[in-house]
Formats: sequence, structure tokens, C-alpha cells
Amino acid sequence: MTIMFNNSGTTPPGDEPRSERIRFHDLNAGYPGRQVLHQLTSGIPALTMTALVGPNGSGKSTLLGVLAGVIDATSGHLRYTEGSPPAFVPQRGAVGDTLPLTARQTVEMGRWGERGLWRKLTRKDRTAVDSAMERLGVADLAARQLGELSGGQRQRVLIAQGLAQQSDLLLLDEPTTGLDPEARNRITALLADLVADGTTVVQATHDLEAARSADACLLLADGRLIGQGPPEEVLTATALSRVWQPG
Ligand SMILES: Nc1ncnc2c1ncn2[C@@H]1O[C@H](COP(=O)(O)OP(=O)(O)OP(=O)(O)O)[C@@H](O)[C@H]1O
Repeated sequence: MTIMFNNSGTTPPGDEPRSERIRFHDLNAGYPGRQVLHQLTSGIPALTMTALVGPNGSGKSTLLGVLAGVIDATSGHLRYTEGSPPAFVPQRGAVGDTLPLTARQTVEMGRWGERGLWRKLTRKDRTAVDSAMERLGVADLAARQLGELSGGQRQRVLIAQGLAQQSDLLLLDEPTTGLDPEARNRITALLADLVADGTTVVQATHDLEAARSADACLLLADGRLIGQGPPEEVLTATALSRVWQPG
């Protein structure tokens, strides 16, 4: 497995268009005794919204985890162009509801990567936390325990934690799943704003509406990439019925 950062001039011709934030090639990944992703080759266009789409178990979260660096690929190449380390917002269900943390403490954890675990936050850190919480509309929830928030509120706190990392690459796992339409629209609009402000956003999603409004889609089935490109080319009726057909 090769991971490269800050690629500059060493790429074989034709391998990596400049406009890509991440490129991966022949990527295999999975869990002990279980291969999930098979020979994936694709890229994440910079400064756009990319949706990872596919049915349950198709490998969306695994791919996102590999791109985020929290799951190791077993083989293949993964290359990031110049920029900050990715900020990763895991699925809401993957974050313990019983953690004795306030909403603000949860967002502050987004600064640990830069500051170090349990170190006192600087003014710059506090400003990043404040502005992420304001942007997500959760400043008034700062003192509330994470476990007592509604699903939509908790999701916004987790996205604020990702935003507080101030990365130009934001990876989110099912950010709108299980939310009511208002909360979903709010998050969708925020993600679009982030892209407009210069962030590359990747979201794993079941939500075909969200996927259709993305700039690019990677369609997965059984850990294989079966479509990539603009949503209108990838999410065709034929492709969707093939992927979602029972049995
Ligand atoms: N920690 C794990 N250990 C072993 N197998 C896992 C683990 N996490 C996921 N898997 C398996 O890997 C496969 C892909 O799972 P993954 O979560 O990447 O799919 P997904 O497309 O994100 O699914 P969903 O839409 O249900 O979230 C599934 O068969 C799943 O059971």
C-alpha cells in the first residue's frame, strides 16, 4: 500500500489530473478476514461535492474510512494533493451517546489534531470552535450533554467538530440519514456553502436526492466501483435498478 501526500511532479503522465484532491488506484481494503473493497480506481475532484452512493454493505463507509486514514488499505495507491489532512465526520451512530461530553467539548475535540490531546486550547482554537458552532447553529447548545441532544442537533455538533479542524477536505459518513427534511435541507445547504468557500466535500450517502445534487458520484456495489462521474450519468434508472434489485 502506498500513500503519498503533497504530490508535485512525480506523477506518471495521465495518472492524476491537477483538479483532483485525492486519487486512488487498485485500492483493496477491508477488515480482518473480510475483504470489502476490490481494486478501486478513481479520484475525488477538488473543490466539489462528491457522493459515495450504494446500497447497504456496498462499502461506502469503508471507502470513506480509507480516504480519512482511519482504515488502512491492504494494497493499492492513495494520493492526496497538497492541502490539510482530511477532517472526518463519522456516522452519528458510531459516536457513543453516553459519552459524558458537552456539545462544546465535542466540537473542541476537533482541535486535538493540531493542539494535542487534552492540551489547553489557544485563542485560535477557541475561535475555530466558536465559528464552527455558530455556522452549524449549535452555539446555544454548548453546555448540553451530547447524549441529550436530538439526532439532528447531534449531527450538527459532529459536523461542527469536523469544521473546527479547518481542513480543506471534509469527509462525512451519512450526514443527513435519519434526519427530518428541515434538518436535512439545512445540512445540505451548509455543505454546498462549504464547497463554494473552497472545501472539497465527500459524503457517503443513501440519500439519492443528496447524491443527485452532488457534482460527482462514485457508485459502489459489493465493494466494486460500478459507476463514476456526474450524477446524471451515473445514477441512471438502469444503474439504480441493477444495484438495488433484490437478490
Ligand atoms: N468493523 C467491521 N468488521 C468487519 N466487517 C465490517 C466492519 N464494518 C463493516 N463491515 C462489513 O463490510 C461491508 C461493507 O460495510 P460498509 O459499512 O463499508 O458499507 P456501507 O455501504 O457503508 O453500508 P451502510 O449503507 O449500511 O452504512 C459490509 O459487509 C459490512 O458488514
